[in-house]
Amino acid sequence: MFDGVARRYDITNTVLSFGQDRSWRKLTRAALNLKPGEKVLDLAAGTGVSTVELARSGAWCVATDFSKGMLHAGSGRPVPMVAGDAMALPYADASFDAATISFGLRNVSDFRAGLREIARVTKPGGRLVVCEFSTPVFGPFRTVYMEYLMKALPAVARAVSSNPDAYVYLAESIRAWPTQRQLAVDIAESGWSNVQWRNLTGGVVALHRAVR
Ligand SMILES: C[S@@+](CC[C@H](N)C(=O)[O-])C[C@H]1O[C@@H](n2cnc3c(N)ncnc32)[C@H](O)[C@@H]1O
Repeated sequence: MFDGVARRYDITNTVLSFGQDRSWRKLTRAALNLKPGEKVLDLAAGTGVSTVELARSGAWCVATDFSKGMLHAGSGRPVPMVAGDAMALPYADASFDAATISFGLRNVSDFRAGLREIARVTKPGGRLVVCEFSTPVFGPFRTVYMEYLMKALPAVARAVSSNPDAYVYLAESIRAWPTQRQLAVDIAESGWSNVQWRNLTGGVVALHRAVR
């Protein structure tokens, strides 16, 4: 599926999120509090657009994704790209100072196993930031947003994306995803401590932070 959306993935995101994706990526970088020289895993990095934003910190950031189509679509980007599955990462234990996954954890077939695997490759004391779609907190806004997600978004995707059916999956996977509080519990039960979250755009997106 991701190979099928790769060609127009970045522009489709920007259109469907009304340009909000850029600020979500900046806030993800800020939440990681990266320092120059640190080693950072950007997992499910897709075309590497999230990795390029992280690399602005001066840290060494590697994009990793199991869709070779997505990695290929981002091949001109100035960051290292490695093919790898979140369920069996091609890295040694305690390789990274920090790890992050943006709009990817929801797609990992067993996301709790993915969280445990990220913990394995992160140093003790290392940081995790999960940037993922979530549940808007204000009831009336949540109702409007769900209408947008289930009706308008697939229609817009038909005009913009190279694989519109993938955006029907996107809407359904967001609706089925755990709330902020439940995801915090799942992260804490998967090898991480000090779990906290912050809502962005009223809870359309949540940033969960944790420590290995
Ligand atoms: C919605 S894209 C997000 C890409 C990028 N992080 C961004 O913010 O634009 C989700 C990505 O998760 C990747 N993905 C899903 N399951 C994966 C897995 N088990 N291992 C590695 N990547 C995976 C897909 O290939 C896809 O590129």
